[in-house]
Amino acid sequence: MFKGICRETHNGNMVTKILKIPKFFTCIRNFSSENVLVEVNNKTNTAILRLSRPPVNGLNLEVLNEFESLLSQLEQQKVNGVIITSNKEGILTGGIDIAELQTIDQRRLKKYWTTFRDTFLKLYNTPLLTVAVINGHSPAGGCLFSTACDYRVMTRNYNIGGNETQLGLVAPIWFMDRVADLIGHRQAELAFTQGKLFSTDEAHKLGLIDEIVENTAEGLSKAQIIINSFANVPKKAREISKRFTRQQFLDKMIRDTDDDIRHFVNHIGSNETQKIIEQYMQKLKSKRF
Ligand SMILES: CCCCCCCC/C=C\C=C\CC(=O)SCCNC(=O)CCNC(=O)[C@H](O)C(C)(C)COP(=O)(O)OP(=O)(O)OC[C@H]1O[C@@H](n2cnc3c(N)ncnc32)[C@H](O)[C@@H]1OP(=O)(O)O
Repeated sequence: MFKGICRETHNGNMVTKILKIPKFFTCIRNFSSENVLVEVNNKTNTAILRLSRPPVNGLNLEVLNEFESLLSQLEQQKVNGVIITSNKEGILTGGIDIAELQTIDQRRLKKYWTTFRDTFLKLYNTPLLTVAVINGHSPAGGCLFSTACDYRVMTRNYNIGGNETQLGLVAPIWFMDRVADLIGHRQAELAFTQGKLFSTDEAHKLGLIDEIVENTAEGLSKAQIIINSFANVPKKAREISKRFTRQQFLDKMIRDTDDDIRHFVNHIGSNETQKIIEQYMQKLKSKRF
């Protein structure tokens, strides 16, 4: 028997059911956490991870910890590929849950940023094939996490990019480096100094995403096609090639760990930045953009 979790909405309330699924008859393995739904198709051995934290899949400490732990489990299960998407069409994630930034407690900020970096590194460094199906807006932290994947498809008419500068914040240098890897240094320079959010079409033209799809279903089947296209590639050689192409970025990010965490704590923990964050939250709540 597999134990699975099924979440359904009844009269507007989310209900969680524990399912007992006979191993023989199911084609889905299901081991969701609180904020991340996971299903593994037994036939294709591909996992779909769906961010599921209303209202905007904000990346708080719990989501990051769950995501990292689920990826570790999927590595142990040696799945053929992982597809990362949102359970809510229209928003992949609103990025960092701003509540996590509303503190001057240095220990909390340090813990959050260490977890944020570790989760990104886990995704960036996993030997598994990863495809992001960006089925909604993906500002800041959302864009960053999708850049860690091996391939990105995105549905039309949404926005993606690093908007931190627009908010009066400074994006981490490794986010800038990663975007520069994808769209080139000049375009990254323009994008981050302006805090630019790109439309799906613009992101595609620049190479920030690889393909455009019409909806989530098409995105998921496209992601499966990408994963299948690696079926005849020797696994070990692919994994080592992935590691080699990513090694330089990784080495730099790890070498700069202490500086990066110190900058984050000083930047976010300053009274000046706290005021900016507070004003931004008020704007967000009153939708004054
Ligand atoms: C010296 C320098 C050193 C540098 C070191 C490194 C420093 C790194 C610093 C910062 C890094 C920041 C990265 C981030 O990720 S910051 C977060 C950026 N995200 C955003 O700006 C997104 C804001 N949200 C939106 O644009 C929209 O909400 C959207 C996601 C497009 C969804 O729109 P919509 O469907 O219309 O939903 P609402 O806007 O009505 O939102 C619903 C409720 O959710 C709240 N919300 C939205 N986003 C967030 C968020 N990121 N965190 C917390 N809460 C969020 C929103 O206020 C609504 O709440 P309520 O219903 O109570 O009004």
